[in-house]
Amino acid sequence: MSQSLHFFTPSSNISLPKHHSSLFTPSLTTSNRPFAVTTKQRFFTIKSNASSSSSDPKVLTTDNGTAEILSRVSQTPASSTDSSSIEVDSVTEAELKENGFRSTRRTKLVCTIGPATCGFEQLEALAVGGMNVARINMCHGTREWHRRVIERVRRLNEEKGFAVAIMMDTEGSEIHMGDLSGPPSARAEDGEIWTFTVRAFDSPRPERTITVNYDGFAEDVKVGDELLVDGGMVRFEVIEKIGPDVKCRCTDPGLLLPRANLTFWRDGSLVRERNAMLPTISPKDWLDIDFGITEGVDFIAISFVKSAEVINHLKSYIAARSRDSDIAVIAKIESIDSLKNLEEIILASDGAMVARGDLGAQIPLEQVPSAQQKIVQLCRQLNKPVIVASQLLESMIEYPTPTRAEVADVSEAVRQRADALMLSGESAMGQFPDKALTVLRSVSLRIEKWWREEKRHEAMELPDVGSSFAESISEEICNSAAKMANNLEVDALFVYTKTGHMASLLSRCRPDCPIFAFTSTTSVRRRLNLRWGLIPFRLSFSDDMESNLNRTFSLLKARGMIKSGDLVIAVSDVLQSIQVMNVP
Ligand SMILES: Nc1ncnc2c1ncn2[C@@H]1O[C@H](COP(=O)(O)OP(=O)(O)O)[C@@H](O)[C@H]1O
Ligand SMILES: C=C(OP(=O)(O)O)C(=O)O
Ligand SMILES: [K+]
Ligand SMILES: [Mg+2]
Repeated sequence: MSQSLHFFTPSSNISLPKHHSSLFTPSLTTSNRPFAVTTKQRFFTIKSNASSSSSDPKVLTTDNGTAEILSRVSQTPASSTDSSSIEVDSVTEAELKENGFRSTRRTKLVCTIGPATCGFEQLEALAVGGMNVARINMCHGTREWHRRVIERVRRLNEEKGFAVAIMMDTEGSEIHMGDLSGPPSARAEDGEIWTFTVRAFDSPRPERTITVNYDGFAEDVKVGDELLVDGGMVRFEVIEKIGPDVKCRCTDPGLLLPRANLTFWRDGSLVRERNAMLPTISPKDWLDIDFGITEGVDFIAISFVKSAEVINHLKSYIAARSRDSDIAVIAKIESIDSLKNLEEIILASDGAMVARGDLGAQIPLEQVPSAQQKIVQLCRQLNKPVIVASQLLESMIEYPTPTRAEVADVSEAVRQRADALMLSGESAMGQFPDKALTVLRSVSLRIEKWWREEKRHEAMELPDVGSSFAESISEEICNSAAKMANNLEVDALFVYTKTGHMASLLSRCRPDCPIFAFTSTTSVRRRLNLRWGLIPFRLSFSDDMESNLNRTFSLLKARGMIKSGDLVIAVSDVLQSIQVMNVP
């Protein structure tokens, strides 16, 4: 049984919604022969027998010496991928099979990769643990190191059937300390005198000397200024300036970590002066961005965004250089200026990050929670994905169990329906990266379930974000479909989407059921990884929704991911339609 609503665009013949009770016929079309799994174990691609001639398995040897059979699909770019196959990441598939639709996690997880997690097996453990996006922070590590991490993530995806996206995060022009020559960290004690200097050292530097990356530093600070390391984890008072050297007395002791951020305060206010004149994207950042474009990363996160202008500039730069111009630009909200120009920045970007680490160094800490809530809400209204980042599970850098307060913080971000949560030091250099990821995963699942059980749908006003009539129709379709899905308690929403836009509109509604997003390109699929509640599949589909649905049902049933009788609502940006049906 199926019922469908169609909305025809563009301008001509806007007709009232029609009911087609027979659009969907449960019988399989001739193209849907019985299916055979042509790949082994972890790589989950299914093809119909009809096309088996083009899918001779290829044997590859992996790191640990086990032979895995990969279909040619995994070796070829999306455009030439066999049209009769469907791809979904192996973790989601296992989760769906084991626990059904309701149990899938809606909140996405981003892990910063660092020395603790850069090996192939460590990356695999994170992928198995639910990492949706791997972040590399260009503040740290060498070009070669970044390249190797990207290569390993790509290899994991190909060989093991994951769909982990890659986010590159720029260093930005902020002032920070240099590397500590030798030790991984240094402790500053109360009353000690330390020298902050813009001099470069060839030979070992004198004791208690810290290099600073910003040439204007010694000129800009004044005697009496307060110097905050990492937003106040350690504090100093400037007592004397001698040429390039700034002598400071430690007033709040603590651990100095390499490349820690520095801010200075005068009479209780953040000094921004020349620092504020530095470009958001530094010359080094542009080189990193070129590297990211060449490597085909999925997201570029821009540190210390001040206005929409820089985002627009970067987006046209990417569009001119990248083949499909499909790298999403994420604005990091971590400065006073970014809060001032919040709406224009979010509108210009493809997503935002609540970068609480630096944000908490620029505004009073007690203002961070309300800023977070505001950013998360605004992103949802404007249909941009949002990541809540920094110190979610900070104590797990050292300890295997989080504090109760950290669990409450994670819960709050999940309750706010942020698209994604991010681990920084916990996964980059902590002692328990997998455990930290497990905490994010289990807290997300529990809070999401609790929220659904309590039926606490907060009625968020979702403004029209489209600029054309056709886009408004898509929005209305998605809003209605999501509402119907909640009211009818359907098992899943299906969306067929070329650019991912229609899928994002469904995600924006934060419906009770999971959203299966079918898209024909691998890069769109990877980018949808950051969106709340979306399960992205790669599938070639046609303009004929009836055959798309038939084929999807067959493919998913053959994999045990849906079963006869499941109630599904399907929408598509091909036909601008809503269909309600039971899986035949
Ligand atoms: N590529 C890397 N190489 C070495 N250490 C790293 C790397 N990435 C992250 N780290 C470590 O993890 C910590 C937390 O990461 P992150 O929050 O991304 O950076 P930051 O502390 O500079 O804002 C860093 O301070 C650094 O010690
Ligand atoms: C995520 C952040 O940025 P970074 O780790 O690059 O400083 C932050 O400041 O919270
Ligand atoms: K950064
Ligand atoms: Mg930051």
